[in-house]
Amino acid sequence: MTDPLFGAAPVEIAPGAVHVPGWLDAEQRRDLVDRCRRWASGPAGMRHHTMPRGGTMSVAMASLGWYWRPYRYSRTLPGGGPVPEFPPMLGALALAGVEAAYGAPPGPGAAPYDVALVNFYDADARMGMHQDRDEQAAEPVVSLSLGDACVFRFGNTETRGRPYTDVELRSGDLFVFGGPSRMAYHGVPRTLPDSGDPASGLTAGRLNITIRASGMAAD
Ligand SMILES: O=C(O)CCC(=O)C(=O)O
Ligand SMILES: [Fe+2]
Repeated sequence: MTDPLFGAAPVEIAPGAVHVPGWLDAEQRRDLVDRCRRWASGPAGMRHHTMPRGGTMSVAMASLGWYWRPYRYSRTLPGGGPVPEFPPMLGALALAGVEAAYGAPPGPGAAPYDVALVNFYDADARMGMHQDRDEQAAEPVVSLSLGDACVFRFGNTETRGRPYTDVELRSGDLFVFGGPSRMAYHGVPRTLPDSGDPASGLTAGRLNITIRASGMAAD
């Protein structure tokens, strides 16, 4: 199968928020789906976190590097065990993603990428509008999508509502948001079942990996 979008030009959705369609090639997509399966079978598995008001997230999530649950990071799993290590290959992908989106990699003083959240969406899962604000570093968030496409709603830094732009994120797409868009509200109002990328090895559902710099010291 060909990759019609492979090598497509970056599209700026808002200042500092850049969508690069078809950034991952077929082999990278397969490799990442494979790795997500291994990460998901780790000690913490994929969890549907409970929200502070008692609801349960429809998205299942695994953490690498630091353990995230609403709304903070910790160095250990809830049972006290160590958090699975942050895979260096995700750090390298994040730097390459920033360069693909902005035309230059992060500067020499940038905080290192050290945490990744792996999200799995079944056909009914969605994610409400939120800010990624639990990190203490200003580095851009680097997002990779695999499997079914989704509607990704990218908004503004002030409110959960309009103005926002709906972007379709497909398997292999890169989305980077930093600078003036780092604190923009964003969410996934729906996925598009059966729109996916069976050749990646994911025959149903959507995976999203966000790679972030926590800005926190490990010890
Ligand atoms: O699934 C996505 O594309 C976005 C995920 C997200 O916003 C998050 O994990 O904070
Ligand atoms: Fe987010």
